Amino acid sequence: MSTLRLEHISYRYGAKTALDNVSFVLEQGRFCALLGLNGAGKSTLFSLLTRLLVTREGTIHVAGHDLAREPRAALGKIGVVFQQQTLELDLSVMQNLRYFAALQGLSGRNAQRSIDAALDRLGMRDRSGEKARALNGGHRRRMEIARALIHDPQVLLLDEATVGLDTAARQAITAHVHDLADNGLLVFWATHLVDEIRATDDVVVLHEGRVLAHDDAATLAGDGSLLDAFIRMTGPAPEGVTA
Ligand SMILES: Nc1ncnc2c1ncn2[C@@H]1O[C@H](COP(=O)(O)OP(=O)(O)OP(=O)(O)O)[C@@H](O)[C@H]1O
Repeated sequence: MSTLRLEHISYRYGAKTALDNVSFVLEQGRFCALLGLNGAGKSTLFSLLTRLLVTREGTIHVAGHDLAREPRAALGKIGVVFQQQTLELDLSVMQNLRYFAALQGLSGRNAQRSIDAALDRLGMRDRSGEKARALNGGHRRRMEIARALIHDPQVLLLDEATVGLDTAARQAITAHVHDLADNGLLVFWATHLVDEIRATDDVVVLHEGRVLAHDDAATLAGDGSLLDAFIRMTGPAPEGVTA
């Protein structure tokens, strides 16, 4: 069964069309990159998936639930890591996670089990007593990913999750998230950085609100690199886009 199905999604900010008839289907256990330059429509798409924005044009199904008709059921299947950091810096890792678990309606032993499992998946259990403020950028991000997994979602959305991290932290986060996909999660990863994508990953290329391509990275790259293929589709690479 498809985990995420978008059919004919369009969205406008006044006269500006941000998404134009976007359709694709993603399956569980996959790492899918939403690859697009600044302004491609990635954040708008994530806002629609999390119902921060609503559109009447098109439908979104999450694990079989129609997001417009069954929002609670559909959103319950999604974990989100936003571009901007959203931690309580003066709380410990564990306090942050317990607070979020409570917001999700989890408490007591169930909550603790879910929190411990999420921390283990991100290799963060031994840091759980530390204040979020004491963690470096990469560990804060890992903690946000652990938090997004507490309610056991089927889809993990990450919007430019490595922005501001150094190379080592970027590689560590990218590897962790690929592991999560290998273990059965659908990871949907918005990025403009081609080097975060592996040959076997799915790639949806979004440009000026339209899907230009959807295939695995190796097929899109063909005989060349994914960056070359991306540039051919979207025009010259701006600063910061690397192979
Ligand atoms: N509130 C808004 N009002 C008007 N236009 C907007 C608004 N938000 C986004 N846009 C426009 O919609 C288009 C898509 O923007 P969006 O932020 O979704 O792209 P993005 O791929 O996430 O880019 P970035 O990485 O820069 O956030 C852009 O042309 C942007 O200028």
